[in-house]
Amino acid sequence: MIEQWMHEKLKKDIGEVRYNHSIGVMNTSMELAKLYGYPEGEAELAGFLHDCGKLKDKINLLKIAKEFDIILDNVMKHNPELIHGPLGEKIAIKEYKVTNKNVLNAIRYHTTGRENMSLLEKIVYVADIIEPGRKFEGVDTIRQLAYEDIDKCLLYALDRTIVFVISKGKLIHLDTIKARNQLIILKDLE
Ligand SMILES: Nc1ncnc2c1ncn2[C@@H]1O[C@H](COP(=O)(O)OP(=O)(O)O)[C@@H](O)[C@H]1O
Repeated sequence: MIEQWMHEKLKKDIGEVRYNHSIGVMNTSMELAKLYGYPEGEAELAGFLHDCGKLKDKINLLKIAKEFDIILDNVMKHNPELIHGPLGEKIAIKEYKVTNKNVLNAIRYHTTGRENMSLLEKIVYVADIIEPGRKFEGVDTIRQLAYEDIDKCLLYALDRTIVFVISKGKLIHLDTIKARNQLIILKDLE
């Protein structure tokens, strides 16, 4: 169970809409954890806090990243929206007193993914996309896949993200490419 003060703080920090999305991600993460045999408590906390770095008050993300000693790569410098992952990890440690490394990594990598993702990282990445509040063309296909095969779902979701980011003319984070390549190589080895 997430403590009440955390609910209040998160709602205040990221706003009601994102907070409601976070509750959706928390519930979906717990469902997926149950299905795939992962500790539900970790999934609950990681899902709940995944966007804790998406601060509502428009702040200078580059400046705040510096204050939190986050080393930014070139893609993050060009697309500061991506900073909320690593920033979320730092805020989870400092302000929500999270120490569990699995939870912290799931928060950190929930937008980009990465090579060698843990089961919890996969769960939160996928839950972020399929939680009940998400309504976009094709979401039902991804939802169904999530409950059948998490790796297939992750690959599908990574592909979709890459296509989306390309359509916006933005840089793609290298961790996303690496995550996708690894899943395809593993699939070919099967
Ligand atoms: N792998 C990626 N590489 C580069 N940019 C990305 C990547 N994934 C997402 N983004 C960018 O970051 C933005 C925020 O992503 P995200 O937090 O997942 O979106 P949402 O607000 O829907 O939860 C996206 O709109 C996109 O512009």
